[in-house]
Amino acid sequence: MRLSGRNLKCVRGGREVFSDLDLSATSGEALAVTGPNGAGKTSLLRVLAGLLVPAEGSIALEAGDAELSLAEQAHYLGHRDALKPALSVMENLSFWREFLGGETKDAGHCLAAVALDHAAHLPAAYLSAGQRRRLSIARLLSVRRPVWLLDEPTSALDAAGQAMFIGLMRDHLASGGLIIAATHLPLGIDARDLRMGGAA
Ligand SMILES: Nc1ncnc2c1ncn2[C@@H]1O[C@H](COP(=O)(O)OP(=O)(O)OP(=O)(O)O)[C@@H](O)[C@H]1O
Repeated sequence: MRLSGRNLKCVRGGREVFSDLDLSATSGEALAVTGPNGAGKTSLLRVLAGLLVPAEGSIALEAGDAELSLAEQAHYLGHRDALKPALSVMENLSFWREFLGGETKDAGHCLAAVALDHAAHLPAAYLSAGQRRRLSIARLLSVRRPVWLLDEPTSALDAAGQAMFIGLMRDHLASGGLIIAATHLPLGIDARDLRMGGAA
């Protein structure tokens, strides 16, 4: 599987954020998108996730599932956790499993993998920032999708959480997935650097 973008240009609010951007990542590979605040890292992930339309350029996923779009084969983990505060931890995960569909893994197992099984019945509103991030990560595990698009994935995670997530990213790459992650911090896994320019 190969995800590639060619000659991508992104315009937001009438202003060019980036242009002439090429990228590619294959199965088992991680790309770390780095650059200063405002360089366009989040914008690039949103373009790849199909949430923003590029002003120019093309995106292709080769050797994926021909019947599914790239968006249907990708998880987008934004820097804001998409949780419903009134629902419990388990209900939030169940919502995502139903919403995303496809091949799922046991929800209890996924919560245990992010050390949130003890909080399964707690309303998401009561979670700490790091626990919210762990629940978002459980979504990645719960529904099998080969492309992970991650925005500052380790923000709010403590040292144990970061080590846990590094292990999960390694497992995902070893099972043929690919990762594109915007980050200001080292990812903790082997990753090629995609440096974006621009000013804060
Ligand atoms: N909805 C929007 N409308 C107009 N401009 C926007 C919008 N969202 C982002 N931008 C602008 O696009 C540019 C790139 O923002 P983006 O969030 O992609 O940067 P980033 O590299 O992820 O930054 P950071 O490191 O601070 O997270 C910024 O100048 C930002 O102000």
